[in-house]
Amino acid sequence: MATHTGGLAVDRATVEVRGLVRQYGDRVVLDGLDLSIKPGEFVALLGKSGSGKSTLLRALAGLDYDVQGTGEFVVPANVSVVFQDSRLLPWARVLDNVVLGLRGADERGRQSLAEVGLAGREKAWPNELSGGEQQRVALARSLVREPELLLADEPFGALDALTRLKMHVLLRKLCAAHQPSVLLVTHDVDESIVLADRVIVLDEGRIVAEESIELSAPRNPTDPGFAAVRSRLLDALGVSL
Ligand SMILES: Nc1ncnc2c1ncn2[C@@H]1O[C@H](COP(=O)(O)OP(=O)(O)OP(=O)(O)O)[C@@H](O)[C@H]1O
Repeated sequence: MATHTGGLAVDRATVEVRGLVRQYGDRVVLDGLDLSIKPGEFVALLGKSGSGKSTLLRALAGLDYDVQGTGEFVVPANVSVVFQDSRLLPWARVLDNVVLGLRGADERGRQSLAEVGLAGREKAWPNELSGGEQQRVALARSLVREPELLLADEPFGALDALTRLKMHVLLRKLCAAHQPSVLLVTHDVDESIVLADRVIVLDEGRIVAEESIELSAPRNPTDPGFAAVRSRLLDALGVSL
């Protein structure tokens, strides 16, 4: 039932999914899920372990042919995915990783590397880069394709706290420049509030809470407004402090 469509009109949602179902045997992992993402909107997805976040992301990425449903399934053709590990090819230099499969795109690849702060590292091998730098390359590889939809599955989950904060600043900058729609899976509630326009909480394959984040930038975790949103999201996640 997956209908991947390209060239969506501006007033249409980038993602429009209704009644999405995914089962593994008897286990219902996505339970008639509805989700819309507007053009340029940044949505963060929280949920406890096993709630179906990665399953949803894989479905939207077109990596799962066994999703079912009776409703609508509209996802753009031009989707990029970033995972927790950079998944760079170890035998290809950094620039070649970025432009892999794109003919004549070296100049664009260099620009993307400069955008993520890696100008001059084009000829490095992936194993010569730190974890944070490798994730920067993964972001450059996604953005050089100018995706309509960027799907990110805990992209900063393996990074140290300081590098993660720097990556937040970078991702905000890249999103402002390229304006993809984004779905970011994260376990980090503060990360979701810092980055997203809207945070949704998944539980047992359904969206059980949603927060539009109206806080002005830069978003500061010590602000009372930030703390109030955090507290509501933690409630929705079943965490009481
Ligand atoms: N290939 C599979 N076969 C059987 N069950 C699976 C398979 N993939 C996922 N599941 C089950 O589906 C449920 C949802 O998995 P999913 O990876 O989407 O959760 P998640 O919310 O991303 O979890 P986490 O935060 O731990 O990464 C889990 O209970 C998992 O065991």
